[in-house]
Amino acid sequence: MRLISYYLGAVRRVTSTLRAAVALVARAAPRRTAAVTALQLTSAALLGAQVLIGREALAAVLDARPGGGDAVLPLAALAVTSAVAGLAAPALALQNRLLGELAQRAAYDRILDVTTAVDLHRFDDPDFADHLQRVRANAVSRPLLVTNALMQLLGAGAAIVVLSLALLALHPMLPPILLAIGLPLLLVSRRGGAAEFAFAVTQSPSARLRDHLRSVLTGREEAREVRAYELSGSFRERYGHANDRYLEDLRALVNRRHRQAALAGVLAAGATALTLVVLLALTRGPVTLADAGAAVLAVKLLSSRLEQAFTAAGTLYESSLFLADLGRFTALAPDGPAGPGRPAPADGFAVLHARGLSFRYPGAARPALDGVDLTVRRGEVIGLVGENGSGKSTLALLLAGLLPPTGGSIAWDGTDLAGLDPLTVRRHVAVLFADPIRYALSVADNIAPGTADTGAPGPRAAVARSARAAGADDLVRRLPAAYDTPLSTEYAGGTNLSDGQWQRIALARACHRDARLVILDEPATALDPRAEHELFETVRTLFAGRTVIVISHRLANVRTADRIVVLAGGRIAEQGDHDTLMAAGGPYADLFALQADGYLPAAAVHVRADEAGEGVSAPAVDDPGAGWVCRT
Ligand SMILES: Nc1ncnc2c1ncn2[C@@H]1O[C@H](COP(=O)(O)OP(=O)(O)OP(=O)(O)O)[C@@H](O)[C@H]1O
Repeated sequence: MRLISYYLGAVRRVTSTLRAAVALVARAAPRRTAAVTALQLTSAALLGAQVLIGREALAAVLDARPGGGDAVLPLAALAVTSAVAGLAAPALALQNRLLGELAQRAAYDRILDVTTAVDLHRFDDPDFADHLQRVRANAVSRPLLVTNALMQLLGAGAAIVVLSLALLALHPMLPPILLAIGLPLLLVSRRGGAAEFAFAVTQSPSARLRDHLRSVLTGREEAREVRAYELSGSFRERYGHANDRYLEDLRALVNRRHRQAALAGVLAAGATALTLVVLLALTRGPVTLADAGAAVLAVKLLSSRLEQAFTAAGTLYESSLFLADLGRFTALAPDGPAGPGRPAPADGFAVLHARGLSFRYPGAARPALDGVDLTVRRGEVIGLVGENGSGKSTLALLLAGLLPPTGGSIAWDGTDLAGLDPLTVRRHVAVLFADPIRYALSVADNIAPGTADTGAPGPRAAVARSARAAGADDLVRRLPAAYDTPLSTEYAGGTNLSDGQWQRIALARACHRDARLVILDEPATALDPRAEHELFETVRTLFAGRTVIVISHRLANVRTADRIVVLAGGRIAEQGDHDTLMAAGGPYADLFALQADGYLPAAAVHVRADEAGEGVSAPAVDDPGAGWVCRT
C-alpha cells in the first residue's frame, strides 16, 4: 500500500513538474518546441517501423530462394528508415541545444524581472541574497537539463508506446512487466533530486563567499588593493578553505548519488533480463526465427527507452525543486511595474512634505531614520549635513522614492507617494550617488544610460549639453573617440578616467535627467578645489527651477543653501539658513567652526563658535575651495 502511494506521489510530482517544464520551454520558443516535438515523434515512429520492417526483412532473408529478389524491398526499406533515423538524431541534438539556450534566457529574464523591480531594501536581506544566488546558479544549467529531459521523455515515451504495441502482439504481459520494473528507477532519481536540492540550499552562503572572493581575486577594480594590502595569499587561502569544505560536501553527495545510480543500473539490466526470461517461459508452441529476432530487438529497444524515460523523469523531478524555487523567486516581483491603477504624479511638485518619516533596515537594531518632518518647496536648494551614520543617504533614498518608509509618509502636493506610480515618481528624480556606477560602456552611455546608444544627432547633442553643464565636455573631446570612447581599458580603444573625471561624468548623468528633484550625495569628493568651487557656485543655475538637495560633509559647500538641515541619530537636530544656524550656536555651528579651524593659518586667531558668537556667522570665506581667508 505504502509503495503504491509512494508511486502515485512520484507520478503526481512528475506531472506537475512536466507542466512547469513545458511552460518554461514552450513559452521560451513556442514554434521551435513544436518543431522539435514533431521531430521526436517522427523518430519514435521510425523506431517502430524499424522493428516491423526488420521482422519482414528477416523473414524474407530466411525465406529467400537463390536468385530470388523477395528480400530486396524490405532490406531497402530497412536501410532507408535506418538512414532517416540516423539523420534525425543529430538534428534533434542540435535543436535541443538551441531550445535549451532559449529556455535559459527565458529563466534569466524571470530573474531580471524580480531583481530590477523589487524594493531596494530586499538586497540587504540575507534570505533574498541566498535565494538569488541559488536561482542565478541554476538558471545557467537547469533550463538546458529540463529541455533535454523533456524532449528525451517525449521521444522515449512515444517510442515506448510504439514498441509496446509491437510487443503486445507477441505477448500481452511483456509491456506491463517492463513498466513495473522501470518504476523503481524513478524513485531512485527522486531521492537523488531531493539530496541535490538540499545540497544547493545549504551551500548558498558558501557559494556567495566563494563568488565574492573569486571576483576580488580576478577583478580589475580590486587588483590594486589586493596588491597594496598583499591580500592575495590570505584571500587565496580563505578561498581554498571554502572550496575544500564545498568539495568535501560535494564528494559525499556524489558518492551517495553513485550508489543510487548503480542501483538504478542494476534494476534496468534486471528488467531487460527478466522480460526475456518471461518471454521464453510464456511462449508456447513453435516460434519463427523472424518473430524471435523481432521480439528480442523490441525488448532491447523498449528497455533502453524505458531507462531513458525514467532517467529523464528523474532529471525532471530533480529540476522540479529548482523550478519551484524559481517560481517562488518570480513571485517576489511586484504585481505590476506601476501597481494596479496608481496614478502618475503631476509634472513635479510645488511642495514636498515628509511627516514622521521613519526607516529601519532589515535586521537593524535601531531605525536609520526616526520621525523626520521636513517640508521642501520647488526651486529650493537644501543642504543636508550630519555626522557619519546620521541618516542623510537614507533620507535621500526615501525622498527619491527608492525606499518605502517603514513609518510616516512623503507627500507630493498633498498626495502620498505610496499611492502614486513609483516608476513615474522616480522619473521626476535624479540622484547622484556618493559612489556612482562606472559603466564599462561608452561615454555617451555613461551620461545617458539606455538612451544614447542610438548615436542619433538629437540625443547626442543633448548628451554633449549635459557634459558641458557638468564641466566634462572638454575632457570628453580629448578622448580618442570622444563620446563613443568606451570607458574601460578592457575594451579595444577604451580608456579609464581619474576619480574626479568620473565624478564629472556622473554629474553629467544627473544633469541629463530632466528631473524636478535633484539629490547630490557628496558630489565633489574627488573634484579639485576649483571644480568643487565652480560646482557649488553654479548649482543654482545648473539646476535652475529644480529642487536640489545637497549632502555634503564640507559645510562650506552648503552654506549658500536656502536651508540647511542637520541630522543626528536619524532625527532632525536643527534646520535654518547658515546665518541662523551659526547664530544658534548648535551642532552646525560647532561642526562649521571645527572645519574652519583646519583652514586657518598657524598665526591666525582661532575663532570658535562658542567664543565668537556672531563673529563666526559670516566668516570671510572668499573661496572655500581655494583656501580659507578668515579674519585674523
Ligand atoms: N543597507 C543597509 N543595511 C543596514 N543598515 C544600513 C544600511 N545602510 C545604512 N545603514 C545604517 O543606517 C544608518 C544611516 O546610514 P546612512 O547611510 O543613511 O548615513 P549617512 O548619514 O548617509 O552616513 P555617511 O555620512 O557616513 O554617508 C547607519 O547606522 C548605517 O549603519
